[in-house]
Amino acid sequence: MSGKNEADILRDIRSKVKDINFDTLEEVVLLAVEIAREGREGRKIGTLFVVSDEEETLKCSKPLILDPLWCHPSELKRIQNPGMRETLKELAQLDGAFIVSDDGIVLSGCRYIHASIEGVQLPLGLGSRHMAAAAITKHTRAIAVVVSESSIVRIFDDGEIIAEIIPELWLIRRHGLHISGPYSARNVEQITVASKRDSG
Ligand SMILES: Nc1ncnc2c1ncn2[C@@H]1O[C@H](COP(=O)(O)OP(=O)(O)OP(=O)(O)O)[C@@H](O)[C@H]1O
Repeated sequence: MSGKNEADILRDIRSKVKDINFDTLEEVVLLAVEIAREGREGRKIGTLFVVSDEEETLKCSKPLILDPLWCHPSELKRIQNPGMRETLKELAQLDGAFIVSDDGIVLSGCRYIHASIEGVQLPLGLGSRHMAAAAITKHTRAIAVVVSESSIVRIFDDGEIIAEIIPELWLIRRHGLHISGPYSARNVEQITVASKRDSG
């Protein structure tokens, strides 16, 4: 997955998901990648977005604190809205999940997912955030997007991981580089270095 470019990855995800507004899912994935890459105030952060089938996902979750998104006008809570994106980056530091409607309104934040884990088979080593993502997608028609504190974005459908994104590589391609001509990218520790290839 990491060897592909952004358009390939999005096309790949699109081919695997059904019955979802893909524009909304795409916005959530782009935001998740930004959060994974940027963190907040120098710290890595993780979070969880549950997208679509909002009636069921609200039933399978409950607020951990007074909901910070409650009562604000829907127009302000559109996932594409720059003010909303910044708000979500800030709120992502808190525990719990965001519920996003199929048409792209972030309905609720800081929610604990209590969907059953029955029938969920995850690779060992992933923690409770990933388990919650797998469980809610197993028992509803939603898609979940996890930002792991280890900076990887994982997308879940029907209880399984359907895509993994390593933001470092994605963002290099997304923002483009200013080097002209062919370049090579090399990973050293956590830094990706892109350098111009010799013409010869
Ligand atoms: N059932 C749940 N519903 C919503 N959020 C949850 C749930 N369980 C855990 N979380 C969130 O996930 C956070 C991290 O938990 P944990 O470290 O076990 O998950 P993880 O899958 O290992 O994620 P990461 O890779 O980010 O560490 C918790 O602090 C909490 O905010």
